[in-house]
Amino acid sequence: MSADSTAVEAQGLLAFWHSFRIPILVAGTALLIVLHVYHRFHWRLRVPSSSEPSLSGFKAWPQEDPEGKRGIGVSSEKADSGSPLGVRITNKSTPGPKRVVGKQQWQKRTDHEGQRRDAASTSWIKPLIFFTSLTGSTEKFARGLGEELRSAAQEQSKGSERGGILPPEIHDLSYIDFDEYFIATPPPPPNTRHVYCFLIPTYNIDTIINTFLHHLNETHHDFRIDTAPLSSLAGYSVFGFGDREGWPTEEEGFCSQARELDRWMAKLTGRKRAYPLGVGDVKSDAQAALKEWSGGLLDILDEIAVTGGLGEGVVGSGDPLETDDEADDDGDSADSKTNIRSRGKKDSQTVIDLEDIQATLDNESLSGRKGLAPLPVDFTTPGKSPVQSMPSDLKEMVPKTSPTYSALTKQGYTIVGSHSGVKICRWTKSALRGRGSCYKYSFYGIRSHLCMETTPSLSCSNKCVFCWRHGTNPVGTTWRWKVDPPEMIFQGAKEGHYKKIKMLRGVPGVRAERFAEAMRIRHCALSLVGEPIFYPRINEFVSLLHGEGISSFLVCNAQHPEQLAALDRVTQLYVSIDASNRESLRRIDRPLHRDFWERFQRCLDIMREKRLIQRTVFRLTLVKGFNVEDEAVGYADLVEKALPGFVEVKGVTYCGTSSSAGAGLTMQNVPFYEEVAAFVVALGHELQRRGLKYGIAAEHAHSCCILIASERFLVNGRWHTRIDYDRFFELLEKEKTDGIPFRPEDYTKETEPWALWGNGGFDPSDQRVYKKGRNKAPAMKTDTLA
Ligand SMILES: Cc1cc2nc3c(=O)[nH]c(=O)nc-3n(C[C@H](O)[C@H](O)[C@H](O)COP(=O)(O)O)c2cc1C
Ligand code: SF4
Repeated sequence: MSADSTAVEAQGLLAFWHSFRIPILVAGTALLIVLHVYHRFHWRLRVPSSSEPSLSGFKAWPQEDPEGKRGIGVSSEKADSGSPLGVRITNKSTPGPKRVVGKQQWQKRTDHEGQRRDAASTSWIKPLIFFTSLTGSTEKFARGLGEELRSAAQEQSKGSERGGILPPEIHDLSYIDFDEYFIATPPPPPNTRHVYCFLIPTYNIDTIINTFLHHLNETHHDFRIDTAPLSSLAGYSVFGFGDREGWPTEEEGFCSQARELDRWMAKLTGRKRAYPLGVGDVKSDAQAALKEWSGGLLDILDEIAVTGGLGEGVVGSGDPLETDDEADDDGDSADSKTNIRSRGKKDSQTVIDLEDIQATLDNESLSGRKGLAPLPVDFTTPGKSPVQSMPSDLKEMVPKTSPTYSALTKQGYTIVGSHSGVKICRWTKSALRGRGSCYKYSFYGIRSHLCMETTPSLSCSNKCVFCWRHGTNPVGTTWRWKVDPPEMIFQGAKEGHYKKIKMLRGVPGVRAERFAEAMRIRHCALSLVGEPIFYPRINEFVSLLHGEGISSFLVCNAQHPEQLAALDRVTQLYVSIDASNRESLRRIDRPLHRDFWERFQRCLDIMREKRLIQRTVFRLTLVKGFNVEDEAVGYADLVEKALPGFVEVKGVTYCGTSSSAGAGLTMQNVPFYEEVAAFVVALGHELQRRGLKYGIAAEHAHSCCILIASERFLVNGRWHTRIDYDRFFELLEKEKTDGIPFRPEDYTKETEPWALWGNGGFDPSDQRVYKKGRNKAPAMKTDTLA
């Protein structure tokens, strides 16, 4: 092709473009718009399948939630009872969020995982009817209720194999062992839960009902037992009989014991009141009222069988939202709160300890004592006689009219004078029944039914997270209250103790000979609550104990070095060692003293000096997550510093109070015995590594407690951790009269073989009572020291 012909073609094309360029441009633009629109529309319509990877990296929207847990799905007209929310979810696949339509149905309880699990698997309800009757009318009603429930059970068993009500059991409270039903619940048959039904008359005289209520009270307040040990029940309900002729109103005592029972059961079950308390006047409406109550109860039993729970938010459901006064009954409102409120603080919710208003009081005192607050007495200053320097118009620490007084008495304390307390310990009752003493029997030979637990000072300078005093005690760093004479405290404590022992005589299983022995106190544990050496006349008090041949175990919190140094000889002296370092101690003990760590260290120095004249003990309370992990080395440092005769290591007991919960303490913080044992072994190895002569001597697996002892108490290869009490008093007398001092090694006794490390620590002459369904295998030691 020539150059001329190419030029002609180009000219032709150019002429064509000039002639048709506008239609070409319009058509091209239109085509582009069509393509763009098509593209966008196509993507909108496209729904990726679940298996197809999406470009954006998100997974495709699920078509169906197999567990029905997510609130997604297409609406349907009919609710599906298989779904927890009563929601039916169809298979229709639709892009975008699904809508939920359906009505809320009876829900399975969701507040506790355990309960939800129970609900899923439980379909049978077994009612246990408890009654007591003196003149026979309540028994008649109880049998009638039994018949009613039995026929309901029969009726149901015709139609259903999936669950329902089982025939009831009837128990007369006068003939059963309370421990079997009211410390823990008896194990139910498979897929079954118990409901406790009570028919209870009221008597204003001493009957088995008093013993029963006292038992519930004790169980609830015992720091060794969960505060709600009956929470595995599906529910409970109480019906009371009374006589309106003699006791016309509630205030005048109509059905008062049924009311009290209802309150205790609410606490012990974690508020599982299945149906509200019913009451009937035996001379008028009892029959009709009972019929109405049993009808309602039957409905609820049905519902529990179907839904597995009591339902949420309904009256009497036992839901935590229920607004009765049971929480307050625990006395969680310390008097310090009341004091603050009465002092006109704006924020009534603020909890401020007495200590925190110390500055205010001090100022007022200095400026003419305007507020009439008592002068704080610094009895910590050595050389001063605190008693003499105290003003005479001081206030009482726990006046009878104070909320603290009623809170403590409700918890079972007998308040002695204005600042002391005494309480019967659970082990005392256990020993009276021949069911075993506390760990102090295994380690030191203290028989629990001969032991009085008391304190001459309900006040303390710490707010330990695991304290079981329910936040009811006054706290402070200085004594600024009226001081009761030691003779009066001693007398009052003994009277209170003996009175409580006497109340136990009707308890099933109490051994006559032990009951007689218990009427002579042989030991005193100055450890109840508060800080015994806070009491300015503690030495006189201890000397009164010794004067009557009562041995003294005194536990202090290592915060009052001067008082500790000034303390006369006791049979065994303890310091609580709740942590191995400053930060842990601050977190656990929540001390009020700013120089708590320095005070703590000084107390250890004093313990080191005292170890040569008396038995000294470190008491370690292990709280998982607070003071266990990696702290064995730290504890070994403390042992090395004070060289105590003994180190008692104990797992914390969860008391379930709001104060412990507020400190972040839960059941998860309670170590298993194996964990305590592993810690003890680690600590023992660390002590040996440092050349300190200690060994693991004894154990009381029953209460999760193990004893490390100095080899000063290892005689001819045998542990001598027990105390020869007769010898102690002999030596004490000699010391007093002739001035001959003695050493801890002078009053020891050989440890019983059953108490030695590895043997469990339960006295074979006592009767070991296992709760039904609990593991009977003795706890195994995990290791031994070489
Ligand atoms: C000595 C005595 C004291 C009583 N005290 C009260 C009372 O404080 N409050 C009350 O509501 N009923 C009281 N009652 C009435 C009984 O609770 C009532 O009669 C009941 O139904 C007795 O039941 P029982 O016979 O099955 O044991 C008392 C009855 C007696 C005999
Ligand atoms: S030593 Fe303590 S636990 Fe043991 S019986 Fe005495 S008060 Fe109770």
